[in-house]
Order: sequence, then structure tokens, then C-alpha cells
Amino acid sequence: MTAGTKRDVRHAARARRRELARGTDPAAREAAAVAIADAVLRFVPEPCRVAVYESLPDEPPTGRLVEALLAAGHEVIVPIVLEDFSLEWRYAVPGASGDDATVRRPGHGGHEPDADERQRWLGTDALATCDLVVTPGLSVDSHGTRLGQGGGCYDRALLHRDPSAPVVTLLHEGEQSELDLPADAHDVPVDGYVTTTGRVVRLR
Ligand SMILES: Nc1nc2c(c(=O)[nH]1)N(C=O)[C@@H](CNc1ccc(C(=O)N[C@@H](CCC(=O)O)C(=O)O)cc1)CN2
Ligand SMILES: Nc1ncnc2c1ncn2[C@@H]1O[C@H](COP(=O)(O)OP(=O)(O)OP(=O)(O)O)[C@@H](O)[C@H]1O
Repeated sequence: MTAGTKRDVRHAARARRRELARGTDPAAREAAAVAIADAVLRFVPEPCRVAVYESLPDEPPTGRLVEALLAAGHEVIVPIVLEDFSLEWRYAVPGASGDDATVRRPGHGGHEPDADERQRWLGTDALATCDLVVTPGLSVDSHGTRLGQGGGCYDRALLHRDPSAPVVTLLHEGEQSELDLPADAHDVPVDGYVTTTGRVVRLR
């Protein structure tokens, strides 16, 4: 049985996420940040390159994860969305959190990069060089179908991934879908997910 159309399921998943975020106090969010960092660190025992994202206030928090990865000697890259919904990548800065460049395209409320900034970009194919890819998502089902924010950004970006590098989505505990999520041909399945309680589920 499927959960409904992408639009409807996304709408419901966003509402559920807002509710979950409303019920999460700063201490619980900090505990979730630590649980995520501990769980994801176990995927990368040796120093390597990891793609993460800068979380927005309702999303599973990634700030601690970025700091823990950097402290363990990993290279960490994070995305910026471009005009055509492809993702550019840059090195993560400790302490940064999601802003306009995270989910708004330049010219659509997003940040206009200057030449200096563009020079530091790593390319839209930078996932090819990563040993682990951590993605955002609203839900994941038992086949690894991921429901995102609807830009198709990660579907495009994941085409470049190294197939031997695991792709894991961060979810709030309870956001995984028991029903099959709607999937299109362009959807790239993920290998597992990590929840805000530190639960790791490998699907493939
Ligand atoms: N923290 C975080 N970073 C992330 C994602 C995410 O889900 N979370 N993304 C996951 O894919 C990518 C960005 N995804 C996007 C999805 C939709 C739109 C979009 O439709 N933007 C509209 C403006 C929307 C608004 O005003 O609210 C636009 O640019 O016209 C942009 C980016 C990359 N970075
Ligand atoms: N590889 C691709 N090349 C071109 N367009 C694509 C590609 N993948 C997805 N799209 C387009 O992006 C749009 C959004 O796709 P979808 O609803 O699957 O996004 P999503 O997976 O929820 O978002 P995201 O990947 O940003 O988290 C669709 O119109 C789809 O056709």
C-alpha cells in the first residue's frame, strides 16, 4: 500500500515535522544533535570526506555532527542551491547553520555569491569524492525511497555519488514511513537513515 501522492505526503510530513519541532525544547534538540553526531561518526572510522547539510530549525540538527566530524579529522562539505536546483558544494564552517543560501535559489530570496565565494566552490559533482553522504529528508520508507523538500536537488546531486559510499538520511524519530512512499524514476534510493534518538537503520 502506498502513502498517497508526493504532494499530499509531503504536505502531511511537513505538518508532522512542524509539530515535532514545536514539542522539542532546546535540551532535547541538543540531545538529538549529540545522538546524531555519535551515530553518524560510526559510519566513518577513518578520516575521509563526508557530505552533510546545514540544518534549518525544524530539521534534525547537524551542527554537532559537523563539529564532531571536523574534530575527528574528516573533511566536511555542505550544499548551496543554484538557480537550476542543482547543488554546489563548499567546505563546512564550524558553528554555521542553515540560512537563505540553504533552501532559496539566488535571485529567489537566496544569497548572491560573489567571485571570491565562487572560487571556493568544489563543483556540482563533489559527491563523487565523498565516502559518506548525509542527506536531509522528510521521510524514508523500507525500500530507501526518500521524500525530500521537492526541489529534486538531492536526486540530481546523488547521480554523482560514488556507489560504494553510503547515503543516509537524517530523520526525527517517528518520521520513517511504514507505508511505501511514492517514487518517481528519478528518485535515488538511500541506504539507510539515522534518527534523532541515534537509531541507525540500514536498508540496503
Ligand atoms: N538544510 C537543508 N539544506 C538543503 C536542503 C534541505 O532540505 N535542507 N535541500 C534539499 O533538497 C537542498 C535545497 N533544497 C531546495 C528545495 C526547494 C527549493 C525551492 O523551491 N526554493 C524556492 C523558494 C522557496 C521559499 O521561498 O520558501 C526558490 O528558490 O524559488 C530550494 C531548495 C540543499 N540544502
Ligand atoms: N536528475 C534529475 N534531473 C532533472 N530533474 C530532476 C532530477 N531529479 C528530480 N528532478 C525534478 O525535480 C522535481 C522534484 O522532484 P522530487 O519531488 O522527487 O524532489 P525531492 O526528492 O522531494 O527533493 P530533493 O531531492 O530536493 O530532496 C521534479 O520535478 C523532478 O522532475
